Amino acid sequence: IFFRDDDNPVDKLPGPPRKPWIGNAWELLQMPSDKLLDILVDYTNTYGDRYVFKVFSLRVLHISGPPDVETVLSHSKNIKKSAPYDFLKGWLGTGLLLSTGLHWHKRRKILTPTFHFNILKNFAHVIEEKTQDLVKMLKDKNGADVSLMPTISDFTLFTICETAMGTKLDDDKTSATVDYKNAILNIGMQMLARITRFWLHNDFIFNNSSRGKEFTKTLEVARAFADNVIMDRKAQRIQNKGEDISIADASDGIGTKKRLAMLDLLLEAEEKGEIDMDGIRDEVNTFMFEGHDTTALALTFGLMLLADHEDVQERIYEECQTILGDSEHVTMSNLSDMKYLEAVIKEILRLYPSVPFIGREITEDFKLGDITVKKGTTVDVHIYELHRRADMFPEPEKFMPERFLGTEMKHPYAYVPFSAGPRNCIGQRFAMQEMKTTLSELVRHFKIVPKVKGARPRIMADLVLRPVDPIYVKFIPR
Ligand code: HEM
Repeated sequence: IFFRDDDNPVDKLPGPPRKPWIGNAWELLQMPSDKLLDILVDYTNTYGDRYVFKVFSLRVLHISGPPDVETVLSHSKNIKKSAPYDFLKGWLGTGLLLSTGLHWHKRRKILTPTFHFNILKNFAHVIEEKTQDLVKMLKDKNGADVSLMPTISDFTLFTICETAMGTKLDDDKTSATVDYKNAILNIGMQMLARITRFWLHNDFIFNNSSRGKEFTKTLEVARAFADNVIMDRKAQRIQNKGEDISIADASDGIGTKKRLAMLDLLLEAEEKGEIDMDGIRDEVNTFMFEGHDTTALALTFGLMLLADHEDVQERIYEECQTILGDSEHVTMSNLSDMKYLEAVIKEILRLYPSVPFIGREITEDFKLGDITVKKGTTVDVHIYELHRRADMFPEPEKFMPERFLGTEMKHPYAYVPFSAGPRNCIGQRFAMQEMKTTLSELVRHFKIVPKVKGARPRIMADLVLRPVDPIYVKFIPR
């Protein structure tokens, strides 16, 4: 990749001026990894919604125009993730996020039913219970400033463990939880640092560097946490031998069908010899990370925006009053009636998409308009900039949930917080259910007040979009 070069049609696209032979390698070297998002946004503003960044002979085509995003995301063959995802192999292995080809197809097929409506329906009471614990904990704060990210990410981590994994994290595991969340932050930072230092792209060099050795230790922490979750559930299965541990026996119109939550389904597949323990570990690591960090970030940014928009909170409150009255319980049908809240969540994810970029390595030539994008090119889809296009979303920097009420999207691929096409987010319905339950309960119980009105944290992107500075709000009981 460093030394092979040839004529490539994408070279005629704009981009930061490329030097002979090295292309933009010098710019890459000088990029502070925590400023990567800002620099890429600047490039989009300067060079438009199709530009090329070239490192030696590797072309990275950056796109943020809806028709281009549609071409790339809806392609049925170009589903391979780009090289930086490989930096996560030691952690997520061949789990669903990283795998490709036949292996990915098989796993996606096994895992899709674990997010079936009837399974989600059975998760409702767990999510509700976790939300009530959160409400109680916030009431005990008596209106003091609360740092959102650590508080909310505990909540989402506990929720994914008790739903998809069927494992309760008891209080003794608090320090393990903190270590796990720190390990994830560290993995993201190391991944970023590796992207900009191209000599560390080589596994042998990286693994033998001090950075690589620290990374290995961090991975051990993350993997040990997931291993414990698997072992706990395995032990429960042995204890319950002979009893039906399926979490849902629901009629789907064809007849009654036994449905299993994710980890139980994987363990059952292991008992039948369809998957080995390494495979299970990779999926558990993948789903624990994707299933808690993404939703925690969306809720954190969301509560920050709500704190600044009392009118939006009041409208959510009124909607909840109309749908729920004094009821303590929220059903799936109640959630689907919450149309205004849904628009609010969409607007949160437009401004702060938890996954700001998606990378693909092109395995089959394809056309982007009149340009041939050749095999070997990397394509980066910029969800963050796509969602802030003024031609798609007038006054794009403004938080206006009503833009998602009743009006058609100007282009079906102008808004893709959960990606789209064959590699879209498998957990999106779970995420919406969790976010709706949490936000509706919090707004029913509290007025959310900002620490400093209008303050916005600096943000950065590793695997996900993160606030650099802590975000504080107050929860004042209604
Ligand atoms: C607000 C919440 C969430 C957002 C914004 C989000 C967004 C995304 C996006 C953009 C992708 C595509 C990534 C790529 O192609 O590189 C993705 C994939 C994925 N997400 Fe989510 N996600 C969320 C919540 C969840 C949850 C709750 C789970 C699990 C319970 C989950 C599991 C996954 C998995 C396993 C993939 C890989 C799917 C595949 O490649 O087949 N996500 N998500």
